Amino acid sequence: MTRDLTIAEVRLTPILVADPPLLNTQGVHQPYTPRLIVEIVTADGATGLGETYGDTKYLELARPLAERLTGRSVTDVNALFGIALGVDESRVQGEVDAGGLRGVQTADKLRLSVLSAFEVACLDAQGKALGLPVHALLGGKVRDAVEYSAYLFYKWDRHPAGVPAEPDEWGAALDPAGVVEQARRLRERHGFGSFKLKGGVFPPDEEIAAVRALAEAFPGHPLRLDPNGAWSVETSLKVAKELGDVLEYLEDPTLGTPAMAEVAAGTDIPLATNMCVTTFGEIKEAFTKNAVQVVLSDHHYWGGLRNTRHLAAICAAFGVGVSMHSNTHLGISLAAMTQVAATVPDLHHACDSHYPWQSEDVLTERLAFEGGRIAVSDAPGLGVELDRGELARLHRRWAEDDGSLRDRDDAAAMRRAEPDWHTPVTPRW
Ligand SMILES: O=C([O-])[C@@H](O)[C@@H](O)[C@H](O)[C@@H](O)C(=O)[O-]
Ligand SMILES: [Mg+2]
Repeated sequence: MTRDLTIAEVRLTPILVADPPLLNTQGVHQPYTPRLIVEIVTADGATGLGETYGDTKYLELARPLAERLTGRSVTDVNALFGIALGVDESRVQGEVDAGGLRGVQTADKLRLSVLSAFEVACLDAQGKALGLPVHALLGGKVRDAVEYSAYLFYKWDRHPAGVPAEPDEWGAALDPAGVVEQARRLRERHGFGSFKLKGGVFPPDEEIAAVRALAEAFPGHPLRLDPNGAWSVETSLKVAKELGDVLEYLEDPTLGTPAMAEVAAGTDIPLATNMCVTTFGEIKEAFTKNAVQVVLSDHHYWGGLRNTRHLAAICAAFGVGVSMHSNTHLGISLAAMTQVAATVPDLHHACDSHYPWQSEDVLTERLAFEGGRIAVSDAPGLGVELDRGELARLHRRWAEDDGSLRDRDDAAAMRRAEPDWHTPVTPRW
């Protein structure tokens, strides 16, 4: 039967998702974080799902793109790059994400982050219409399961007093013992074999002690530390020296390609990044200066699953490793990450995922880690189904918000506990 793959309708649903009080160098996660769910419906009823950042700037770009897509085919994925509008560059010039630590904001990165959700939704709809998994549309899987690492965070046991929030079951983790306990529970529950600690929160010596404690508790397991560029070159080199025997890689110890290159020249520990190489334009300088040894792709801001494969091919040509970055996300994005990761031959590091921290989802069935891995679905499309009741509930939360949570801002969230808090100037240490 010939299918009519014309896009008849595009639905955009902004939602607010519960998030625990996870700490990073900018502040703390808000109790609820914005995400955008994209649904594309074809003329004969195939539906495709996509997910991306849900802050106002993203919504403003998503709405006109949704209108422009209607009437085109879901196979017309290349055209997305031509029809997606951008924001005025002056609105984002030099700005740093207030909650995201994804490198410098640019108009193009915003545009690609929005477009990626539509690309994923088109691929999901195509897959459903053709009876093929998304990985088959990308050339086929080269593995049956994708490995993820445990993403450890320093955290409070609850959000600040007076801030409405969902309770969380994880308790506080503010010292080496707390970090090890959190790692143990994540491993018990999901089987993770490698551990990444989000750093840049406490002075480096405390974070070195936490990584040492992890190395002792989990001998031989790959460990990573990521202070999101909070350290100077000198501090980065000191930490690299102290942890040289236990780290798989050090992630974004310092900000900017020139500083990363200086650190890379002074240590044998590979440097990974999701901050200094976040666009195709940043690759040349970073690779020719040997500033990074592993690029952590994020299909949202790289512009989708096919661009992630282009990035992986460039990395392979330069002998640079590739793996995956994660920010707060739900199951649609995890399914998309897993589908594309399944097709990348040179994926030698476990990917990051915030998913274990999300107690809410918009899927009828949560994705499950087994032995730290997500099985690659062979069902049509992404292999996930939308829970309309949950989508409506999380959208109601967004609609009823007075606007204060609709744009993620970790420094503002921190001010609820420490009124004088400002995003620290970098290098912080
Ligand atoms: O959500 C966080 O606190 C993370 O720090 C996130 O914002 C980063 O983008 C990310 O996880 C990273 O690896 O840098
Ligand atoms: Mg990072």
